[in-house]
Amino acid sequence: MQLEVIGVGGAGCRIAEAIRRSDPAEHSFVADAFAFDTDSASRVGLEAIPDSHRHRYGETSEGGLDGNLQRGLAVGEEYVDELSRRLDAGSPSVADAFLVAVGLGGATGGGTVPHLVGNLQTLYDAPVYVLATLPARRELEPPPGNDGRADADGHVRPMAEENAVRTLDRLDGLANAVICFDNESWLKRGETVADVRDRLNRELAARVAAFFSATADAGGGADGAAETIVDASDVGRILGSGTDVATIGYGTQRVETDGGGSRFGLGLFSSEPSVETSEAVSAVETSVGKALRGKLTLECEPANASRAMLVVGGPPAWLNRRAIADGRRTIESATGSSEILGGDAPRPDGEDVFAVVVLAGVDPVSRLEALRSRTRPLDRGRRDA
Ligand SMILES: Nc1nc2c(ncn2[C@@H]2O[C@H](COP(=O)(O)OP(=O)(O)OP(=O)(O)O)[C@@H](O)[C@H]2O)c(=O)[nH]1
Repeated sequence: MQLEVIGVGGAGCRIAEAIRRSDPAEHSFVADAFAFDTDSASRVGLEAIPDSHRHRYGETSEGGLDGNLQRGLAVGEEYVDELSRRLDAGSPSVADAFLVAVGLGGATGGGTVPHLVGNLQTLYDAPVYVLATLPARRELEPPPGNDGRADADGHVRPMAEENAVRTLDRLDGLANAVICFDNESWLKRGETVADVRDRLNRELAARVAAFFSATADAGGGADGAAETIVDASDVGRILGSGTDVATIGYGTQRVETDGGGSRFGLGLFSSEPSVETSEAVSAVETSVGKALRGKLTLECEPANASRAMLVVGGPPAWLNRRAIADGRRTIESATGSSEILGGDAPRPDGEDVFAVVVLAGVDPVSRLEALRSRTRPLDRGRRDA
């Protein structure tokens, strides 16, 4: 599956860059990556995205839109056709899907992405998935000495939660699905998003890449090719088309390989034993367990997911068929859903067994409910005033 990855706003551009960097050469899923921003500063440091695919728009001041979503929506509406035309530098008409990355909470991404997603849905047949970060609570509170206004380096964004909810509401019915990454739960004590954003983006990109690169595999089971590949239509079935929320879990387990990536092993694909079956089973079980019960990109109850996908990858000799089938049953019983798809991703040169779990159609999500309940009273207050 080949994606057009489009980053909008500061977070979106940096995440698109991180995804481009994580795109593996041999299982590349990024057809093109674009960076669109009103702020020229945030495009500094984008190296994996070529100049032809970066675009500053909106004739705003250097600092972007400073969290003013009303302005962001007006700018987005004005420039959406121009941005859509910019995509012609890539290959949007043959893409299997669009992945639009955005930091919910800002004005540039939040203002432009709903317009852009709507436009892409009109112009192309491929599904449009949004990859969205949720703002951390600590962004709302100014440190002592700050007067509470958004500051240029992105440490303080008083409107972040309200903007996030408004943007999610606008995306409803436009995006096929929204894959969420919750900045709050990925920060450690004392850290700010602005300080550790590169680490957050690498974590997110690693998950996105592990999942979508499995969809770029060749199938057939021979010569290290996947036995069960997941393709664009499988992804479409699981992520859905009703703007459902999705979250990604990822687990890895380091394994010993023979240097040649266990090409000679007794896995799905070959007959020469070099890996103990029990060890292979345990590595798959462990990575599936970590993916399901470790930190998700957005924390949720697996039982609230209506669909899921499991991809298990790694050196072929370690991909034990029975353990992978058991992993699928584990996901089935955790979600209570029978709509589970699975696939494998052999990586002859890999040193880890990995599992990616995508939980989709998740509802309710307590984090989103809390975000909405904190912002609704603000809305009511404003209407009453
Ligand atoms: N994970 C992650 N989140 C980020 C990053 N940068 C910002 N964010 C989050 O995204 C939200 C929006 O920030 P930006 O993307 O910089 O905002 P913008 O869309 O450019 O909008 P304006 O700056 O208001 O013009 C913030 O409130 C943060 O929660 C990043 O690099 N990684």
